[in-house]
Amino acid sequence: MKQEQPVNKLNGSMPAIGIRPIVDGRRGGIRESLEEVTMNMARVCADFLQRNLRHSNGLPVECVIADTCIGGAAEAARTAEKFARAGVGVTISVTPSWCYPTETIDTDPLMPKAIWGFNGTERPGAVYLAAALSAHNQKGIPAFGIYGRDVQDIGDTAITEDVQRKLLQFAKAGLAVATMRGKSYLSMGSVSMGIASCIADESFFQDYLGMRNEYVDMSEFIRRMERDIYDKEEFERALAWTKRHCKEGAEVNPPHLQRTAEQKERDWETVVKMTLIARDLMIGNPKLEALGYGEEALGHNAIAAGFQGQRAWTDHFPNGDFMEAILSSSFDWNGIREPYVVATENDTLNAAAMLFGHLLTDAAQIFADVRTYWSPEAVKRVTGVELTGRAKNGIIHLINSGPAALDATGQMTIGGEPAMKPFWDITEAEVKQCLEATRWCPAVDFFRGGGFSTDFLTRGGMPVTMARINIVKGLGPVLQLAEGYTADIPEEVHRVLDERSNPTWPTTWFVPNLTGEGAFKDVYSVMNNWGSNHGAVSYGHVGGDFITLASMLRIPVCMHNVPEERVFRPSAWTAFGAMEPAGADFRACANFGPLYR
Ligand SMILES: C[C@H](O)[C@@H](O)[C@@H](O)C(=O)CO
Ligand SMILES: [Mn+2]
Repeated sequence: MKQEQPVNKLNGSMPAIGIRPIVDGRRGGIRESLEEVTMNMARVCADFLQRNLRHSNGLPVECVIADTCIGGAAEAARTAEKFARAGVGVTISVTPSWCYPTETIDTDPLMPKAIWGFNGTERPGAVYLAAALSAHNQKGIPAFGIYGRDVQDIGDTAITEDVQRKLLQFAKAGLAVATMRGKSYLSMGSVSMGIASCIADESFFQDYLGMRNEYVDMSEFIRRMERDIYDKEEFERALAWTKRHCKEGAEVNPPHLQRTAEQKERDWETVVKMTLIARDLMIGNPKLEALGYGEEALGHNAIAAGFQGQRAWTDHFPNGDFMEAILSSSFDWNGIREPYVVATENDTLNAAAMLFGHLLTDAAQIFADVRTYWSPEAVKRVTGVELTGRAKNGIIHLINSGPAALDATGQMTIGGEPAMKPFWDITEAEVKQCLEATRWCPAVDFFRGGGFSTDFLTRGGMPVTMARINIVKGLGPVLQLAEGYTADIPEEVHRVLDERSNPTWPTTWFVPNLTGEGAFKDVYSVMNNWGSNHGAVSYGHVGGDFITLASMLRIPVCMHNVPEERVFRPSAWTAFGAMEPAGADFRACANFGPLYR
């Protein structure tokens, strides 16, 4: 069942990382003495990144090293040519010595770039680093500086732990930038229930992410269903798998609103077909070519999508919950595979946060309403129970029908603890447990056309990061982040709280890490400062990676609780106020402007 050969589903090859060994160009002793040690540094860097990184589609990350050390403009240009041919999307310049900054730096303004200046004393790599970063800043081409904390000897090929961490944080975020570029966001439908972030803001996608906006009317689903524009063999297989593994949950509707057994039978067929169709719309399907639908076979090259659903579709047809949940998960009837990024209600900005989270962690994402802050007092009042442990300061109820991945049940593990992880680390047994832990409840009255919503409870104890992009007129996009944990609460308390909201939807109890200040003064403040009705939740404490990515795209971070040691931004940011990094981020992003404008 497991796909051994991961496939790159989208058009365009995956971006490579270009490694640029920089050298002091003067011959007659200096350059010659540095060639080997510099090239070695490049090899060590490439080897380290290739061993530790993978693309989210499972393909290995390729590093391309310049043919020669770069001592001046001619070699810099030759390297840029080689990189363009090799599909390099991110560059890292490395050097243990002094070299000539403006003659050697990577001047491509669109390429995320870092310089690793070796901390040694024999030759001053750090002096180049400082001079090259100042050249970047003076020219308005931001670059990340990587400077190890401890002095090493010039022949030492070990990468210190702090340098490793920065190399990975930079490279993963840089690859995310390069991976998004040129891809599409597909709106299936338009604005759901007046939610402003469903309005695809083309200048956000184009100027900040380098992406294209594509649109299909939801009537396209009807056309494809009525004219059989899907792979029938796959449909039969998918339906059989669904019947075997997707267990129906509680029917909570009053008798007069319940759908008949025959209607439910048909609804299952419809939601499975919708899943096939949404995926085909996103990435195409060669099988459709053979059916005479060559245009449909191509898809929209969509790396992320959203389905409006409410209300134009759901007032009459089965809701999109099955489609969204299955596509967002790391598995389906075809086996274990990369999750798709699909937002419910076509919330384009939550989809963008999910896309960031997926490209940074490689794992599936939770899409949820940030629905209720439950203070310990309120919980006590309605249940008589005192919250304890991680939940003692209150909890935030994350819940929405639709695209929370089934991975979010917490049934997968890392080191015995609940986790969401890259598809290549997921086992068949874990897939079974996720499906076992999920029930599919007949949709409630919001959805007059029926359908099935996932009902599960996320296991507590997962380190997670909640993210959200909001757009403010006059300011542009801003990112907010809250690192924290999923929490376990007593079963009885969960039941009471869940039944007060919607017992047919998946619940994640979220507890942010508190700092005692500002938006992280207490759990209430996190909820109170959240900028919209939705949030995207990624596995792990990855706020630092989000911050690095946001700085590359020039999206300021308006709220976060990431410890200082994990905040890594281009060197220029310091110049906008090293004593006040949050404000400096806004000024730096405004100064440089969106990456693609
Ligand atoms: C069913 C309801 O309309 C929900 O979908 C609604 O509360 C939302 O999720 C709003 O984002
Ligand atoms: Mn919602």
